[in-house]
Amino acid sequence: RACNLSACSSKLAFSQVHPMWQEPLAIPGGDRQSPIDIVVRKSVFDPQLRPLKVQYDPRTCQQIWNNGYSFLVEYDDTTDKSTVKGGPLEDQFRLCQFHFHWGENNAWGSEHSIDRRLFPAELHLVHWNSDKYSLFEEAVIEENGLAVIAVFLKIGKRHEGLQKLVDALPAVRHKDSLVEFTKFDPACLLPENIDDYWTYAGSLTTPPLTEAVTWIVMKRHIEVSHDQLAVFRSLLFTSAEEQVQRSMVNNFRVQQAVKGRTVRSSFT
Ligand SMILES: NS(=O)(=O)/N=C1/NCCS1
Ligand SMILES: [Zn+2]
Repeated sequence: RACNLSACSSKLAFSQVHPMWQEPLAIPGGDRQSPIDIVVRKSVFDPQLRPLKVQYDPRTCQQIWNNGYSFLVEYDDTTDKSTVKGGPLEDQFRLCQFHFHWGENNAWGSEHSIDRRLFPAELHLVHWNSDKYSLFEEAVIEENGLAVIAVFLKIGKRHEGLQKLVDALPAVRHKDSLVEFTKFDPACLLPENIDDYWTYAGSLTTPPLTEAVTWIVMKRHIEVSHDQLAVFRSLLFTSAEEQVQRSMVNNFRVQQAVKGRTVRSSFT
């Protein structure tokens, strides 16, 4: 079993133009929505933030599938084999999947931005609080239920670790396609230094948009090649049966109001 979007993805119509889907105008009482622009000079250094402790076991990697928003690499989250703790987190969180958001070109694509700087893509490693809950679907509605690590992608040298994933993408070109995908260590997608990050209380950026996420946004980016990102853009939002095929690009949510929230930094 691995967490997946189908449990909570609602049938939202895609609009033809940005943003990628016709989202509800505002989440009722939404005062901690994501993504946001991180204004560095307004972030507050918190010396009590500890280093993140990430422990991933590649043997928990199970499959990759196209859910019509992004492609998800799903992990077996029935045990505490792949976890994150420390940093801003009070509890231990279990990895259930990772996915990306990207643009139609290299000028934009990330969901968060740093002083308005957008990146061509953004990785999300999704974890749920296994100290307090027993399923992702339970944790997803709790204010301390989820922790998502975000890593920006920049165009540069080829990312050797990513290539195994890139090579599997043609097999999940269409919405609802799925293939077995094993022995992938997501730690290879983290920057060398994971001690420098921003953290804030936010929400999921795709349905169910619940305000359950402790965001951990890495200061350091990783590099992928232009050709690797081009394969992301070869994916489709649409299923094989649909008449009109639409490229999976610009699958990011519009940025949301900060509404008085404080973004803390683990570094000065
Ligand atoms: N992009 S995101 O990670 O904030 N959104 C999600 N929705 C359901 C699982 S992860
Ligand atoms: Zn995401």
